[in-house]
Amino acid sequence: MGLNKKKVSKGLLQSDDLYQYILETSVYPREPEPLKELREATASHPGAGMGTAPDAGQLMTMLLKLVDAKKTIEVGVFTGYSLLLTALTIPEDGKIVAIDVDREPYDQIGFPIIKKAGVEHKIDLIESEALPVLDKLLEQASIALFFFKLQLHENEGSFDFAVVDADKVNYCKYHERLMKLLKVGGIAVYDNTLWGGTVVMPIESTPEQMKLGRQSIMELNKLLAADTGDQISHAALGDWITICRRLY
Ligand SMILES: C[S@@+](CC[C@H](N)C(=O)[O-])C[C@H]1O[C@@H](n2cnc3c(N)ncnc32)[C@H](O)[C@@H]1O
Ligand SMILES: O=c1cc(-c2ccc(O)cc2)oc2c(O)c(O)ccc12
Repeated sequence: MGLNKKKVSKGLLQSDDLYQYILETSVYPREPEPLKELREATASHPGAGMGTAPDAGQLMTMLLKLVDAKKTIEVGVFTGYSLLLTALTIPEDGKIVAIDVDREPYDQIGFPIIKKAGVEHKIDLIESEALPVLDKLLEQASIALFFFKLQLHENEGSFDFAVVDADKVNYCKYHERLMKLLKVGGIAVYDNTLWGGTVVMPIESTPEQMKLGRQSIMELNKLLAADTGDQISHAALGDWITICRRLY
């Protein structure tokens, strides 16, 4: 089949059966109960397809453990699958800055399950466009003490982990901010980095609603490949993720 005749699909594996096999054999049996409940509750939401894929979630959990994450950022919450897995993984005194322009799916579906799991105290959910929040986090805090000004860089280089799963058009801008907010050795995970396979489709056969995202994700992939300040790896999970580790 020629590239221009391929249909857009979320799972980019050889077959849906193979994907189902991975989920049923290795992912669902090990999924914590609150995450399973959240995934099942999300299934009836009209935007269910946007939820983080559980196989990608399994890798995120491992990465969080590997970097011993305590302070994290979540860009794009929806009902909160990746948020909850983060909250379940980081320590009791860990903190997550979670940002979404629309907190309704979180309030209605995610929050009751997150509260029942006893991890809501780790989450600071901010209903906003993500970019101004990231910029605010990066702003220098300063305290004036008589004639002296004490400069504090509270957030720069202080986060261990970030998940980016929101508006694709801003991914490059999120990357620029996150590489300052993350510690050296910190990890950012970008979701949808092949954008349903559209990155290799001719523009004419890309569905209209995916065109802007396609262009932005292609720019992100170029930016990540050229950035010597980080190490990257693509992982064929969900709609494809790219793991990015700050090197210096
Ligand atoms: C793919 S969903 C996130 C899925 C989520 N990570 C999960 O685990 O289910 C994308 C979310 O990004 C949010 N969003 C879109 N544009 C945004 C922006 N500019 N700033 C913050 N959030 C945004 C949407 O409201 C939506 O909830
Ligand atoms: O179908 C989608 C759509 C989005 C999406 C579109 C526009 C925005 O401003 C934010 C998100 O994100 C998705 C996603 O992250 C995914 O894994 C699957 C499908 C979609």
